[in-house]
Amino acid sequence: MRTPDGPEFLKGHGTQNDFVILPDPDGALALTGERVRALCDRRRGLGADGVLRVVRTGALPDAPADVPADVWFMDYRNADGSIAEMCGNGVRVFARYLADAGLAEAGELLVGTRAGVRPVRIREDGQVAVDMGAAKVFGESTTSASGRTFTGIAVDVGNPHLACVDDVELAELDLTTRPPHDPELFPHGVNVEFVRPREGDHVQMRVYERGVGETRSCGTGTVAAAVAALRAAGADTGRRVVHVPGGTVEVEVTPSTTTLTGPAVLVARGRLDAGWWEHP
Ligand SMILES: N[C@@H](CCC[C@H](N)C(=O)O)C(=O)O
Repeated sequence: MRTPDGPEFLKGHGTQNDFVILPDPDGALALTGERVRALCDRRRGLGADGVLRVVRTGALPDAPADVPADVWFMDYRNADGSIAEMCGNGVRVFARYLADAGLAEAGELLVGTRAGVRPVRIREDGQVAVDMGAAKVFGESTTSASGRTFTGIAVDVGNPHLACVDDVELAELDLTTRPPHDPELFPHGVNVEFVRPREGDHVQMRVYERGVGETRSCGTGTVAAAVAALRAAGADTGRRVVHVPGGTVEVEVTPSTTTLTGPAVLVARGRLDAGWWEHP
């Protein structure tokens, strides 16, 4: 017997990097890998690149010690069920949900993540700006796609990235399979960005995400891409407008931090079927 009174959900996206949002203030949901994979499956579930569970930090037994208990925590999962430290598009969508649900004042708010607390500002024009913290460059490495080798820099944006700046025609890259990486430099896997400089401060990017595959955008990836593009132009700081298949975001890099600004959209809300949730 199927009943529609399972957990509440919402669907949202940031530059078409899409998420299932699960409001779970008291941490009561058993969010297993199997349930995440089923939710994200585009045929047997709702379909998404990842899941954002909305939980009070104090209700999460393994919450990072540096996130205050009363801050809303973005418990992020990739579509394959794995946990990731941070999600730049997700954190904007998460903030949009908090404001929309009346759980936080629109304007300035804080979001807890496994990479630490992220200050977020919901602007009057609807764009959402996130202080993503300092992006740390920790090496250089190579990958390959479509039979070509690419060199890039390793960037820690809370989660790991390999950002490769190259003049390649991005539309011609085959990203249906995972680009290889150096497991010594990236022991927990990596998100790989292919970045092509365009006119002025514009760059174009495609990404293969750890735990997902190619997505239409990756917020942390755009920060890594901006850092790599600035370096390729001989600068450590500055601004880059990053065009991804799903839209456009803006990244500002200063000596002490990085800011990611872009859209955040809530698309739908409803309830999961209780029987499906039990046996997805
Ligand atoms: N799409 C996200 C990044 C999600 C996590 C990533 N796949 C990882 O495993 O590190 C973003 O917008 O940053």
